[in-house]
Amino acid sequence: MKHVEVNFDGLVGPTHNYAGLSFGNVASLSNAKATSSPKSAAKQGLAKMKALHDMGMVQGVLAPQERPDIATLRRLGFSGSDGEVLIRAASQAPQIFQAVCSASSMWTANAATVSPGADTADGKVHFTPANLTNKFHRSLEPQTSGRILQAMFNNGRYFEHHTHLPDNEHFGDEGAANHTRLCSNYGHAGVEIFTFGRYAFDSSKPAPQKYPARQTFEASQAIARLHGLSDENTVFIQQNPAVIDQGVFHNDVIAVGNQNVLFYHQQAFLDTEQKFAEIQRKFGDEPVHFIEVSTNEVSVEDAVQTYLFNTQLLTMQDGHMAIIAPTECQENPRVAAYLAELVTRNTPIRQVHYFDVKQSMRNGGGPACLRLRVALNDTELAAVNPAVLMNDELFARLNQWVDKHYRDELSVADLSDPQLLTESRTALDELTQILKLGSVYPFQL
Ligand SMILES: N=C(N)NCCC[C@H](NC(=O)CCC(=O)O)C(=O)O
Repeated sequence: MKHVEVNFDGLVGPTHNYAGLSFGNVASLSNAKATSSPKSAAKQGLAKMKALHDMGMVQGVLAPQERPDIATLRRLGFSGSDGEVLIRAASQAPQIFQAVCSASSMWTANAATVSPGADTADGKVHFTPANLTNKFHRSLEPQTSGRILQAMFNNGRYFEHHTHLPDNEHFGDEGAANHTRLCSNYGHAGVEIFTFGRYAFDSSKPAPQKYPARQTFEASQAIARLHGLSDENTVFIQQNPAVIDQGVFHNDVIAVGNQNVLFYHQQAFLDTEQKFAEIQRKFGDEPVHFIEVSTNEVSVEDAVQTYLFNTQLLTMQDGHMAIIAPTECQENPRVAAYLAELVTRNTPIRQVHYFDVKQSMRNGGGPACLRLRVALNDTELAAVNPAVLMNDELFARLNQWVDKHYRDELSVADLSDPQLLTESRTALDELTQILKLGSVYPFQL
């Protein structure tokens, strides 16, 4: 049986904007209030999806969420017609209003944690949407993420969907951004590495001082239990609190893994030596390539600015790996030199491909943030809703859809235009038909 890793990229939503909502995320704060381009953001994302499809990867699309989120504004006491709710919230509570307009669901690495059937006790692929409790604007995502995932992986024989963890900082869960899986082959049981920022129930343990640690140890453990993972195929490792305080708000900003490669920065983790020995022991006899980037080669600051580690590490059809990097890496001479040299070394990584995802990068989302990885066998892949899988026709159709519904420019002031709500709902209603998702948005239920 054949096994593949499918990347499901978030389609950028029509309200993509820069509101400076993510304390601890350097790009989000430094670009606050800049004018965005929802149309070029969506097209940059689609171009990356199509390019990966053309490289022979199986590529999927994950739909954006309904924003402005009128249902949440009603829960917060704003009343009247939808238009009145919007106008009242925008004038009385502008910060809350900006949060409910965020297109942050585009970063689907935070949509859920996924464990492939090869790792789980019942042999099914398990999904748990991330609760994203640390940021108000992101905490609005899990219910709809769950409904969209159910509509994409809609077969109880192969797919198991869990409810997101309790909505509390003790169980703060950021999904696959803090989870990576090493395996000798996508179909073999692998080692699932859960990276957390702090212990919620033990304040004596190390924790960052300046910026929040979004993922807790307790949340990571709960996901492993829910997914039926065994001790032999899980490793829990703490992120170095000092790098969180330098802007590494998710572990995928400082490390990325694929098959037998873990590509990481020297300062990424705590107890690195001991934990890597555990990873190797659980991985088995074949050696894991631990590719460490030292601080001398690339500083943490350069890594955060360029997203060197928020790259996708993909196995190409010839068995070698390619790095999918943002153009910011190419523009930084130190990082570009590092990558040019890396591909000449004796490691599985042989190619680098650069992509312009600047619209997303300005909010702290690189190529790896934009995708949710799901390893599937042939039978499971055949059970995935085929309308969400990228091909030439879907690429053309989604580009037309973006051209029809998206604005070229959007400023924070434009968010309170009631017309934007109508545009967004019209676009999403049509999208659910293109992707054959059924009714997944609050305005459709
Ligand atoms: N690393 C991964 N996997 N994802 C990146 C998420 C970026 C997102 N930015 C934002 O939500 C900024 C929104 C704004 O400021 O408008 C966040 O901080 O959660």
